[in-house]
Amino acid sequence: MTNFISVKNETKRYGTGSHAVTANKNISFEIEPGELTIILGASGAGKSTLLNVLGGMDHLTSGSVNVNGVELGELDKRGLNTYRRKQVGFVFQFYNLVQNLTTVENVELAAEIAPDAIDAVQALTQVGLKDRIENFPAQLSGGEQQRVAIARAMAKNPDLLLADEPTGALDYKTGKKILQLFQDFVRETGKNVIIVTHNLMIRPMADHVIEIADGQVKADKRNKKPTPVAEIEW
Ligand SMILES: Nc1ncnc2c1ncn2[C@@H]1O[C@H](COP(=O)(O)OP(=O)(O)OP(=O)(O)O)[C@@H](O)[C@H]1O
Repeated sequence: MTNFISVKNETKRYGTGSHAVTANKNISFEIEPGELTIILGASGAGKSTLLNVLGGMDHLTSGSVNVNGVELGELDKRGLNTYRRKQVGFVFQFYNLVQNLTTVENVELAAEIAPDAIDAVQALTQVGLKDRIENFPAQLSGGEQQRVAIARAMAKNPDLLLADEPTGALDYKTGKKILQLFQDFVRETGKNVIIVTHNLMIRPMADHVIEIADGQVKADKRNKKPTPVAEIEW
């Protein structure tokens, strides 16, 4: 099978000289189409850096990162913008919704910049928020706001959905529902989701688990039989 993502000796350094920090060092792995991947690691391990490089939010320093045929290291700022716009959806720990736009407007705003976007109301229906489309973010619970953020990412109909600690601000039960949405998305669309987390306990839900320590890949394993989120306890 052709790999959807191929990372070879990816290195990301911030700053120069004695102040330089090497956040990713010679990272290599491959991700197949339709995989739900979890990137695990302690605080400061370099997970967010890796996610930002994969999502085209940051330039790699050296090595190669190929996503669905696009060689990210060869793109300039403008090329990365286009890549991000067309191919990537993001979900962050603190939702990052626009406070003075309604739920449906938040989703429409993201969908507008994507060429194959799906309808905003349809995306919100998929995450169980059809009744809340005219509400503002401040009128929703944390879990509901994260659902809006997921609908916003899904509405772009991206090849790659990236989530950085998506359950970090949520209680256990709500977090589980959010993770279920990602697992459903992968199963239903055959697209790729990458979740960055330090929560080791959610490892069984993934098709693919990559552990990062001190900026390097420490382990790279696939689960033959991923566990449905509903059956995972932590
Ligand atoms: N923009 C930046 N400028 C300088 N150093 C940075 C920058 N971003 C990250 N770093 C450094 O790179 C290293 C890896 O950070 P990163 O945020 O990728 O780790 P992480 O595994 O996501 O951690 P956490 O779980 O705490 O978010 C850290 O030492 C961090 O201080």
